[in-house]
Amino acid sequence: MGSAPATVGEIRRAQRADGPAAVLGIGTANPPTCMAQDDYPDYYFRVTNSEHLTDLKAKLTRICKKSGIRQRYMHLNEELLAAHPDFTDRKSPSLDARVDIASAAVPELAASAAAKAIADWGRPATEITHLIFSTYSGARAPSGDRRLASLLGLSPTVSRTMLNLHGCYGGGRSLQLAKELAENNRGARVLVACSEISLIAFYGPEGGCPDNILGQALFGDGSGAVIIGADPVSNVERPLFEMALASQTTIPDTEDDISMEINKGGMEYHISNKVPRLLGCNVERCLIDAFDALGVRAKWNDLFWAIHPGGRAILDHIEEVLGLDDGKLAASRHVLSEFGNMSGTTVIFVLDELRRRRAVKKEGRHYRNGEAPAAGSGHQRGNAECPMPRPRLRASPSHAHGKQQSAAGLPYVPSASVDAIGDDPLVVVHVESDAPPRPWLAS
Ligand SMILES: CC(=O)CC(=O)SCCNC(=O)CCNC(=O)[C@H](O)C(C)(C)COP(=O)(O)OP(=O)(O)OC[C@H]1O[C@@H](n2cnc3c(N)ncnc32)[C@H](O)[C@@H]1OP(=O)(O)O
Repeated sequence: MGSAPATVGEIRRAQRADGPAAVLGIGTANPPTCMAQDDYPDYYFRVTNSEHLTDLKAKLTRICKKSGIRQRYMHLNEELLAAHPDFTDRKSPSLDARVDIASAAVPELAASAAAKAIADWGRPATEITHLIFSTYSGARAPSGDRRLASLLGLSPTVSRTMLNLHGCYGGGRSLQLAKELAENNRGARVLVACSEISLIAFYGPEGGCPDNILGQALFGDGSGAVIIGADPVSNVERPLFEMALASQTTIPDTEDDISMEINKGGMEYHISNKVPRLLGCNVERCLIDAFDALGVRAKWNDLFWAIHPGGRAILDHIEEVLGLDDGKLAASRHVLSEFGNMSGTTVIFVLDELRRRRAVKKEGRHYRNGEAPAAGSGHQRGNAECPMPRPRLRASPSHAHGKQQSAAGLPYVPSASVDAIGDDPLVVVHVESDAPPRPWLAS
């Protein structure tokens, strides 16, 4: 006595979720050492014994002043540097030592953020089915995802995916991948963890190498984690952001504009000064394509925004070309100011900041100059407890159905990948094309 064999269609339906993926929990963490941006040029030239390079120091000072950054957190402190003086020399073969440190520190920082995301989600870590881990410091296997799974006590059956050297687009790409996993595997609960410590790319200043000076002014260390799943269990899980669409767009002929390379001395990167303009020139087209795919006509100022704050000038260009009102990018600017550019991790901090701002607004408190009241901030430094109350927000599906748009945002990614994240419904779009239907603006 058996039931009639299921059709392929029935099997397929049973395997997949009914509803859209949603962010069900968020956590962030930073290393304990905090560096004020105003003090950084003095600190950096002192610890690298480079005080004599006065022109470069003046340049770093100019960039720091214009960076929109107030402070950053760093794993590499003076004590660690004293134990590894060769880290200041780009030519010294220090990769092994850097990878040794990063292999332990990167997953540990991720575990701090993930533990908070799991607590925020409200279910046990053993119920996580998939893990996506993104870092630019992973130059070894077994890699950080395995160590993180072990630190958190995840199930041995958890499906692990490692994104290496994705840099800033690791955040958006991880969210997109998590959406696809969650919607295609009924009951899946995906832990996304992005974790970066800039130690792998720390060097002393060098004439003729302006990229290094820029990186020294921009990058900070941190980890962000989210839990993604569809069909939330009522009274246990709550959707913070629903994900309606995810896409990625690559601007052709930009291969040389942002690059990273591991060599015997660590990681070297190049960031072209064209980046802010490239993103500004192409952002509107990416947005229109993303919203067309949803059949939605959006007014940019009707949306909310979660852009990866790669640099102050990037936010300025996007704000200008889209004609965004003051304050629309406040969450991104706040995260840039308080943490710097933490690569793929940063957009998770922006989502957390948006949530915090909504909670503050809901409580009727006011913002001063676009800033939320003092951050007891929901994020963790080291193992400190998070003092923030958990906001209780629920998504409404109006946007996904093409009615009035209440929200959307864009984590930005290097060399042109864009992910749009909506307020109530969260829109994540993923498009890749070598032959775009309309010309791209490349300069
Ligand atoms: C795409 C992604 O989002 C992925 C990433 O996160 S990768 C990192 C992306 N970030 C960036 O590309 C940085 C964006 N740039 C900025 O935010 C700003 O240009 C900045 C803060 C660096 C400078 O501010 P600004 O308003 O442009 O000031 P400006 O006076 O024009 O420039 C200051 C100095 O920065 C230098 N500079 C600007 N961009 C540079 C770059 N990419 N590389 C090296 N130096 C750079 C300028 O040459 C200038 O040097 P001098 O003072 O010696 O002339």
